[in-house]
Amino acid sequence: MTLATLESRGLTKTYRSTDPPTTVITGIDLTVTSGEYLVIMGASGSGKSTLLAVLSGMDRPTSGTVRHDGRDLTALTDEAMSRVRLTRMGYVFQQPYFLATLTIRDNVLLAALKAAPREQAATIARVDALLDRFGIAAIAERGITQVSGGQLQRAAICRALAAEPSVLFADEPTGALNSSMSSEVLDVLTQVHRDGTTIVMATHDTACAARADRVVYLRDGLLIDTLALGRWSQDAADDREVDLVAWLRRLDV
Ligand SMILES: Nc1ncnc2c1ncn2[C@@H]1O[C@H](COP(=O)(O)OP(=O)(O)OP(=O)(O)O)[C@@H](O)[C@H]1O
Repeated sequence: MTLATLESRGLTKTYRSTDPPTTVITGIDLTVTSGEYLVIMGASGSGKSTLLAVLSGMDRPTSGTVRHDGRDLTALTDEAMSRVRLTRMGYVFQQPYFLATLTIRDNVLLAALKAAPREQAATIARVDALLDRFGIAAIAERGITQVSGGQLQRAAICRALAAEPSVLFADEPTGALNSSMSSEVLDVLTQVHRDGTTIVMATHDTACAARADRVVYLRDGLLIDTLALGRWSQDAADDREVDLVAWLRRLDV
């Protein structure tokens, strides 16, 4: 049996701060299975970031439910939700939002130690292993202005993984990178996925989306279609991207 890590039913988000209120996502039913790599695509403003925020517990839906490992996130108190975010979810954004006064390593450690304050030695060992695995151990004692954008984003992925989350959420993780740094970061995410982490990512980038097991398309807040790509292999990279672009064309994107 394949385990559902995330399951949303009837997920709707309306921002009431606008006049009239803006309904951004409508009735989203989505199941993400354990170990899956899911990408959400859609035009700018279609609701990708909003969907990611609501699925990951960063924001609450106006209606509908999100279950994470069987637990209804929408029923949790704010405090319980923060704990789930800190210990069970990892986040990678377009910009890494690191503290300028700390080294790369200390930035990564900070979040991990907050998640598991009583397991200091194990956390430090895990963070050092992650920095090593993703090729940034040698620059880990540098400040954040002394490394490349690709290295910084790899550090952000280490930070997101340091508490061993069950799901890694990524919102345009390569959006601020040139193409060689972007493929560096995509290679890291592919390794993370192979290690067994579930990934849910929003992106415009077809090279990025071609790495996923499955791509869903959001139009005006509605999930309108799904493309199953299966497991990534470098040999099939070009064919996968061709299939993806053909699918997007059929959707009239
Ligand atoms: N806090 C908010 N209050 C009101 N409207 C909002 C708020 N946040 C987002 N929106 C609106 O919701 C819609 C969807 O935004 P969202 O950022 O989810 O889209 P997106 O698909 O991620 O866009 P992009 O690809 O440009 O990042 C947009 O029209 C946006 O203006």
